[in-house]
Amino acid sequence: MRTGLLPVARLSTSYTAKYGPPVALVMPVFSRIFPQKLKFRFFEPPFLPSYQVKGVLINQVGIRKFSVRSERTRSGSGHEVRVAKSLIEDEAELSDWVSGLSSNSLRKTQVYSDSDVDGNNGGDNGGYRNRERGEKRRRKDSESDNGAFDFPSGRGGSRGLEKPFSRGRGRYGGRLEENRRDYNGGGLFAGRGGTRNSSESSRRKENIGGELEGKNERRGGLTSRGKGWGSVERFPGRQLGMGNDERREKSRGARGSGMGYRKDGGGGVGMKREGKRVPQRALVVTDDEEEKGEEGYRSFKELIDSDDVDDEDEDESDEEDNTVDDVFEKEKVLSQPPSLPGRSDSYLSESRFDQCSISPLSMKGLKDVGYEKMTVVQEATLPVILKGKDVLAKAKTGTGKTVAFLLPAIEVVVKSQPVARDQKQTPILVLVMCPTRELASQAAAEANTLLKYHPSIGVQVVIGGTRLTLEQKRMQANPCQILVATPGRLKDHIENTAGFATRLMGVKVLVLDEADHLLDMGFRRDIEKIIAAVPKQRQTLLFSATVPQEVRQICHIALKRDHEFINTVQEGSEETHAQVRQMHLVAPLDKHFSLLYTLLKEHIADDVNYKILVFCTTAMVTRLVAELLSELNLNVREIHSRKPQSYRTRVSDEFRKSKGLILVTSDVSARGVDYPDVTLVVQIGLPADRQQYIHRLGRTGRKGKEGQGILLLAPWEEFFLSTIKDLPLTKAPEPLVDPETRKKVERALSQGEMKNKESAYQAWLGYYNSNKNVGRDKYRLVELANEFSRTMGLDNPPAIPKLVLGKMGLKNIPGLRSR
Ligand SMILES: Nc1ncnc2c1ncn2[C@@H]1O[C@H](COP(=O)(O)OP(=O)(O)OP(=O)(O)O)[C@@H](O)[C@H]1O
Repeated sequence: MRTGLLPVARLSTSYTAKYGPPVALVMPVFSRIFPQKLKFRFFEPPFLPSYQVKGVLINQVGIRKFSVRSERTRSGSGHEVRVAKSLIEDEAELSDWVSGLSSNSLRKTQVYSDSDVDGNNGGDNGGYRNRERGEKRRRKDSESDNGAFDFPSGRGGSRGLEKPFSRGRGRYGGRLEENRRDYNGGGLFAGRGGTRNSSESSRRKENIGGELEGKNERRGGLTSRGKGWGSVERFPGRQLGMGNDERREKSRGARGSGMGYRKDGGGGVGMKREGKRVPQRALVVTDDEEEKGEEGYRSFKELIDSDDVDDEDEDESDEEDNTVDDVFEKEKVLSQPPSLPGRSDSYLSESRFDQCSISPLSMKGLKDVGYEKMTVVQEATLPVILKGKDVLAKAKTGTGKTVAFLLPAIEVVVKSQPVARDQKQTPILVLVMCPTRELASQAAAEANTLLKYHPSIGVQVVIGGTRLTLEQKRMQANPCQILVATPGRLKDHIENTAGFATRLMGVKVLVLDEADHLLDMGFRRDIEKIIAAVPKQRQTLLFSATVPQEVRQICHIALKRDHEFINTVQEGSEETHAQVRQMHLVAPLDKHFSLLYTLLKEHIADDVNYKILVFCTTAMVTRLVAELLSELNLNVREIHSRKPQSYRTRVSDEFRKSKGLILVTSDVSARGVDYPDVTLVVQIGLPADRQQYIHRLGRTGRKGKEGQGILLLAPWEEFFLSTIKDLPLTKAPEPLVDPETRKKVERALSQGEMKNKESAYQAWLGYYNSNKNVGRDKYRLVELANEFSRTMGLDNPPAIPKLVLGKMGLKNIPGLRSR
């Protein structure tokens, strides 16, 4: 029996009584409070998603879409006026920038046509690079979590050291809760093993970090509380045997970070595919020397100078957002599908790719990688995107968003007229923007996989951490119609690569992966400029697992007015996966290292196939923790922005393929990275915000698999829990740490390098200083920092450069030592 349900269209009397008038009646309220016109429309989905209940297949259609129109002339609330003003300013800046492009390009033509400039190590970029260094620093930080002092990246937002972190319901704000019972309890993870497949794919994204980049954070708590407008249920289907291992291996086999992919020959390094060596489209271009230069100690001033943010605007907008949320809340009318925890196929829909109008060669590629059924987000978005609509899509982590935007984008290229073979004339038809290098490389690898039978379509990646000139040469040598890029590097190419701006004028599809992050303050200006450099007549696709209200408000800078918002996160359900067990553990700071060690040991003992990610607040703290765990003889790797890109790529590849390994990481791994079969995600210390918590946690439980997450906080960090209180976290029993273990950890700490401890201390101070809750009371902040210093085994806190202290607003605060 198949039953089609159209919950949206069938507003019952009881619904009306409970939630108020239906959409049409709510709309006037809506448009008054929301700075964009919102238009709902019900539509008939091309497929009826279905799930089974006791053998009965039930179809459900629950996708509601609405359009958002930007309203240029707004008046009324102060907020609306402010938004309008900011747009005008941005547009003025944009047009200045665009008009400067042609002359820049001309200038570059002369510079870059000469291959000799390669050796200049960045100097070849001429004055521009130097002039723009500050800005690029900021950007790079966002992309790569760089910095000597790790500041919270927030989700990219940067600038503004004092920017609050989580604005949330600081129910516990600042409360110091001391003296939890010592190491009682036990066995946090006992018995939760579960088998995990070794297959899976890849792809990634990152986050951002920004050590010392004070980013404006994400104001997490106020937004997206799991209320979608429209939703698509999850419809468990049969498990697909995908044989992904091999595919992953090949698609990620390119160790390279700086990859460019080329279908039609070219490329020096081969990629393994289906057991055979196939011509690789990617030419790996990494430049350790350049990386080393970049990873060098950056002055605090340089970082701060490049991080000026307009924070004020953001505070106000949240209030309005909440109001809007309340209204929308009344619109959700989906019935709950049965929850089937542990079902590894629950992310798949019952619809198959061949039900869409996909080209035969793309279908062949899909078949090769074992994709037959669409995931829920693919099912919901593909038909709409194939029709040419702009789409803002929200879907949980690890549910196939990359293919959801790549596949229809490839179809656009397939349908486009063949272009001249001359590379310089080859227009870029699809531009995919990713916030991090890893993510860009992962997306390109996925595209490469899908393009297996489209030899005339090329993909390239342009990312930071590689020489611009090498990328230029590669692009010259290998035509590509699909370009995957990080914002900073793309902007470099627009301004410094001859003919590049012209090629961008061919863009038909623009994708912002991790859209909320890219539209956040840390990236927004670059993104606006990039948007100005591609044609207005284009299709734009925004994807993310989190779409906070502020993103909805500003998404019109990228999307057409009649775009569709497709939210596959079921109304009323969490934004995280039910099959991922989430816990929090609040314990005094001086116990954290011992607790971490004990937790890891327990998990390792429990699951021989363990694969653990440990997220730390900053790059330097990441280094410290990795050093400690390594000293304790755990099998550990580290990854953060202070490592060269080539190293990051190597470690990332290793972790992807491994089992029995712990990866200690900063937020460079927080978003999008598709490591298969991660068994546990540990987050130590405050996540930058709610979104970051969700994305980090999303590294486990991908593709319907089980996973575990634990958030380890100090008592004074407990306020963060209020920003995620709608998520199903439970209090973890504090594991028993015996005195021997404690001593062992202390001994290992004492072996740690002093300079690492100094850097970690400084980074720690910078990170928490930029948190509104913790950094507000500077005296208390310093007390806590010194507590952290003691946990590293230091009797005296390390001295900090006066300049840095000044920039942090910490001059003359008792307890600090300066130099
Ligand atoms: N139709 C499909 N069938 C089976 N596997 C798929 C399908 N589509 C994508 N996948 C795989 O699912 C995994 C997760 O996909 P992807 O990384 O795109 O998730 P995501 O939603 O973008 O996650 P995140 O929000 O963390 O970025 C990948 O290994 C991908 O290859």
